[in-house]
Amino acid sequence: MKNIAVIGAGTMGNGIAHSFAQNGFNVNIVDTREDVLDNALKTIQQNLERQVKKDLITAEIQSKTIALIQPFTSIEKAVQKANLVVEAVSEAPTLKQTIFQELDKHCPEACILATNTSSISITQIASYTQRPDKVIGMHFMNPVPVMKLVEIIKGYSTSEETYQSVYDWTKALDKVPVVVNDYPGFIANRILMPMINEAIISVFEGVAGVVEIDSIMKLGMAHPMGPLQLADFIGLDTCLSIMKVMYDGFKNPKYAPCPLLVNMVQAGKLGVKSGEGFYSYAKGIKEADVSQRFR
Ligand SMILES: NC(=O)c1ccc[n+]([C@@H]2O[C@H](COP(=O)([O-])OP(=O)(O)OC[C@H]3O[C@@H](n4cnc5c(N)ncnc54)[C@H](O)[C@@H]3O)[C@@H](O)[C@H]2O)c1
Repeated sequence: MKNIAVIGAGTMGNGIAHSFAQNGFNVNIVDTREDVLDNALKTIQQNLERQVKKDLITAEIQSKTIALIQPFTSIEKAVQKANLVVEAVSEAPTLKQTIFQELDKHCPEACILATNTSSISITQIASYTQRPDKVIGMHFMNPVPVMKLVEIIKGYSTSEETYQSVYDWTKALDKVPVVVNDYPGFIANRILMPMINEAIISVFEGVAGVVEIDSIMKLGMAHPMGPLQLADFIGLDTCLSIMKVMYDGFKNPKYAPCPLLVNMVQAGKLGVKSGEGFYSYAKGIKEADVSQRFR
């Protein structure tokens, strides 16, 4: 049981591929964009080099890890021999539907289909396939090679066998599986995202500046990163999608995304991945001037 396919080579996909390959799995990584695949392989190489410099892994593991990762632009070709697929494409329900229908068609019958979705219902995703018992949430944290937690989400029809296999694979990655039930945002984002959204509302209402809010949460609450920098790191589009899923799922106004978040995503200010969000990343990290956009 050693063949993994990772669908999507963006922020999360490259980290997921890295973690599996570093632990001896064959990994086929898929993205529709060649440039994203090239960048993903470069990022993995750079992150492995950092691990070698910090004496976390040997140079031999570094070269073995890279050799285990193969890039693909076709899902059909990449999943032929997969035992486990981890889907990490953008957080859009219609896209997940297309991908899971395709995966169901091309993956071997016994293959488990896991999704790294941050918030979309696993039961809904499973309903796009003929194998809902083999669909499960495998929610990695960012940056994947560093973070120990994998939130495992059981859908309504996920079988015990599927759960046990995914639990064992997570342990094989030297990570800690924690199981939760399938409700919007699960646990990690149900608690994290309202905090990030509240930080954005505080900027929007002029209560404090970006740096001030992040400093308060870092120095006062011992958070390693302030909520606005974390939002940039996660991707503002991803944050917005998660808030929308919780707002739609619970029909509770407390999950309404801040209009400033909506505007920033519409303006293409997505955080680290686009070069600017609450901070600008062009020449080192600097506070971006978001205040002019709403006052
Ligand atoms: N960013 C985070 O911190 C974080 C943390 C945990 C979970 N997640 C979840 O992981 C998933 C991916 O998020 P991300 O931040 O990596 O997004 P991203 O935007 O960085 O990457 C998504 C990738 O999917 C690719 N893609 C789109 N359509 C595709 C298709 N048809 N076939 C193959 N690839 C396709 C895109 O080209 C892109 O490279 C989302 O469901 C998100 O909610 C994100």
